[in-house]
Amino acid sequence: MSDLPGIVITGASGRMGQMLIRTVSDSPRARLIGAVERPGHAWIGQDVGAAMGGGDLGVTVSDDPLELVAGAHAVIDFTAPDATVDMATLTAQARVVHVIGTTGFDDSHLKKLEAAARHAVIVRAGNMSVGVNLLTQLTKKVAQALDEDFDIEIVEAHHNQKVDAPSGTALMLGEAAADGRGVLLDHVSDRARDGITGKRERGHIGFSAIRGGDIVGEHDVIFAAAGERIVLRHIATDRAVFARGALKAALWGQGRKPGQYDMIDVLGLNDN
Ligand SMILES: NC(=O)C1=CN([C@@H]2O[C@H](COP(=O)(O)OP(=O)(O)OC[C@H]3O[C@@H](n4cnc5c(N)ncnc54)[C@H](O)[C@@H]3O)[C@@H](O)[C@H]2O)C=CC1
Ligand SMILES: O=C(O)C1=N[C@H](C(=O)O)C[C@H](O)C1
Repeated sequence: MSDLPGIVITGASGRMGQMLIRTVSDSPRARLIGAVERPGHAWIGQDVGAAMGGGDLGVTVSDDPLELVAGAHAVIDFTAPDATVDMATLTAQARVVHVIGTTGFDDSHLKKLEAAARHAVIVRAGNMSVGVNLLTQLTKKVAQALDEDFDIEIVEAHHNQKVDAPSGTALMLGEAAADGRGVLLDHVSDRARDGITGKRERGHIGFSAIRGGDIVGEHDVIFAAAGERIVLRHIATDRAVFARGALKAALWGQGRKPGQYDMIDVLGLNDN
């Protein structure tokens, strides 16, 4: 039996789930030991590799995570907010690293994750790519350097199956911009414009969401002033960037103190 960290992937049949199954099973640094899907899913009971249309991987898709989590070093979870909060109860009980890529949490979900993080290492980020996490640092720095003569607008584009808006990444970028300005995003966020909205309010941070086709994920942070404009842009063309980040987080989390961490911690991008 290999002593590589054993990883469970939940949401195994999803766009990210399948990418994670490939990434972990191909990795020389970890081994895939479990695949979870929601009860009633057609893949339950099948080998996950075969269900994905390839060869057997020796891991059967289960709808009962309890035992799998107890025997794991980490769970990687790109599912949905309620499912992630339920999983956090199990990872906290088992003291297992929980890597959370899920987006769309509300305050009550976040409170429950905070409670779970008293017992487990949680690494959560709305975007696990190196590029976006670096972009959050750049966004903060540019926002720090410019005054409110520069209007900040965040534009994101995703595929037509995405269920939450603004994207988790857009919110990370908004938080970074607000942080750079020394304000709270909740106090300055403009999320919906429709009809006679009145003029743009100085100092606010605006969000717009495009949904179409198979767009993987694109984010622009626009700093627009009279006569000039700065645009910081990230374009993801392959979900592998998120899966590689998630696996890195699962390995990084081994042996850490319980608590909530993010990809800035994992990537060592902290600037203060
Ligand atoms: N942080 C990041 O870097 C990224 C985050 N995401 C986020 O990850 C989440 C998933 O995205 P996609 O894979 O595109 O969605 P998807 O809809 O393709 O996959 C979600 C999967 O979770 C499964 N699921 C739902 N409830 C479950 C439960 N109780 N137990 C086990 N599995 C369950 C669904 O059946 C589905 O297969 C979204 O919130 C998305 O925004 C996506 C890409 C990157
Ligand atoms: O749902 C997606 O696809 C993505 N979700 C994340 C988000 O909400 O920002 C990350 C990435 O942009 C893809």
